[in-house]
Amino acid sequence: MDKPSFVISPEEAESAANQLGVSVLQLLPSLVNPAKSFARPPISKFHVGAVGLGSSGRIFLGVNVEFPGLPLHHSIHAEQFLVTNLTLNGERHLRNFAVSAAPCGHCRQFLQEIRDASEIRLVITDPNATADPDADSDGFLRLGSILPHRFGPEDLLEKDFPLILEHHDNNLTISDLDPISNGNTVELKRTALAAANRSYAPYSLCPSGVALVDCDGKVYRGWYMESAAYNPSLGPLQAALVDYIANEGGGGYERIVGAVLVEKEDAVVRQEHTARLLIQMISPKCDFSVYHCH
Ligand SMILES: O=c1ccn([C@H]2C[C@H](O)[C@@H](CO)O2)c(=O)[nH]1
Ligand SMILES: [Zn+2]
Repeated sequence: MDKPSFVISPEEAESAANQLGVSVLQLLPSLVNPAKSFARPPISKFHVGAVGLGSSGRIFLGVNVEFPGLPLHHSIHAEQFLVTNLTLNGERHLRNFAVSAAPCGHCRQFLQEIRDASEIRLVITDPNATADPDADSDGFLRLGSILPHRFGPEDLLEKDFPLILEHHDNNLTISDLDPISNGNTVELKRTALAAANRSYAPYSLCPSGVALVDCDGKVYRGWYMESAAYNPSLGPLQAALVDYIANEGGGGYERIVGAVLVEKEDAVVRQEHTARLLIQMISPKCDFSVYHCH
């Protein structure tokens, strides 16, 4: 894999599996090492790769991302990157994934936002990982076996509430989405609003979205995603950075020249200050603006 490709089509997946004489499921562990090479961990130097198979037959990659100069909780874990990559591409389910190291407690918790999370199967490719007596014959484990007695969405939400990979429309609008102002800003505003409308914020009811533009004029977007346990939640700027890392082609963050955040004016959970801190640290010259929606 030369050029970073964070989404692999069902056809590409089939043909790669055929070439290796394995099933698409068995292909997942073989993609973990190439995925690891796209990680951005300047603090730990510890590369993590996660490779998931979606219900559409597409394969999605996730990597860990760290931000020097900021507290560690701003980091994106490979499993969170994977879930973000799934949502940004409208994938409705994850049933299997391979990961280079055992998922931490925070990631096991974040994955609970996926419907039937306990049934998701994973394989840990680290050769030092201890063989698990609960694993299936193909080496995959159920998430429920490594996170029993889970706390999750059903502790706080109605049973049929749409979960993280399911369809949401938050019906947010901006009153002054003014076509007279500068074209680039309007496009970023619209993109950030559309992202906020797909945000998964069932616990705070404070959805938000971010749009980014790079120096070539290419636009990226991401939305806030919450965890029932609060702390594993992923901010909208982190989610937009997942889109940037997956689709820009490997460039640095200083190529991001504009960022727009859309959130509710009276939000109990606000992203503005945290997002400004992060964008200023990674791309000091980036223009950052905030618009409020209803
Ligand atoms: O489940 C895990 C555990 C750790 N990491 C990353 C976070 C940080 O970048 C590095 C060291 O903890 O590994 C993950 O991506 N997933
Ligand atoms: Zn983790």
